[in-house]
Amino acid sequence: MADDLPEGWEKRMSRSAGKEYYLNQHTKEIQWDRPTAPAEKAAMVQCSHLLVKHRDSRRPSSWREENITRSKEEAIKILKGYRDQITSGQATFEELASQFSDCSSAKRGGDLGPFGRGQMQKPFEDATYSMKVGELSDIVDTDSGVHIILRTA
Ligand SMILES: O=C(CCc1ccccc1)N[C@H](Cc1nc2ccccc2[nH]1)C(=O)O
Repeated sequence: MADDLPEGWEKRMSRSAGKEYYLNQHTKEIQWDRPTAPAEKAAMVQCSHLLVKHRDSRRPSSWREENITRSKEEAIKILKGYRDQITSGQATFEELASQFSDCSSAKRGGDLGPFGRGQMQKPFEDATYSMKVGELSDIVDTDSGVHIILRTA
């Protein structure tokens, strides 16, 4: 039909403005103007992360520790300590991720390589896409455990 939208767009109604807007289903960005071309796909991003697992993690085991029994509260406290060491300049992200991250990416200083939308657990993906390059995240919670993320590209 003539009023079909180009691929990748969704029409929504803004209750506050009382008019329609358009959602890019790939990038989740919105715009008022009716799109005339297919929605652009999300760009790739890259980050490094430091993961501290806990007993409720999906897989409470890692290269560091066969059987992880710490509580989630304890994991958050430990991770905040690492974040403070990084922001105060006492240690680099890479040094701490290499030594302490419960993810196999520890061997690469926490680097996960480039990824697009739909590849990582949603809270992790959304946090990374919301950050500027060079930014260090607050604590991000996924089924794997608790993370801090450094966006690198
Ligand atoms: O899934 C992996 C491997 C991730 C990886 C990607 C690319 C290069 C190297 C590692 N490791 C999990 C821990 C884990 N959970 C995550 C959730 C989001 C991002 C990274 C994560 N890492 C685990 O070990 O349980």
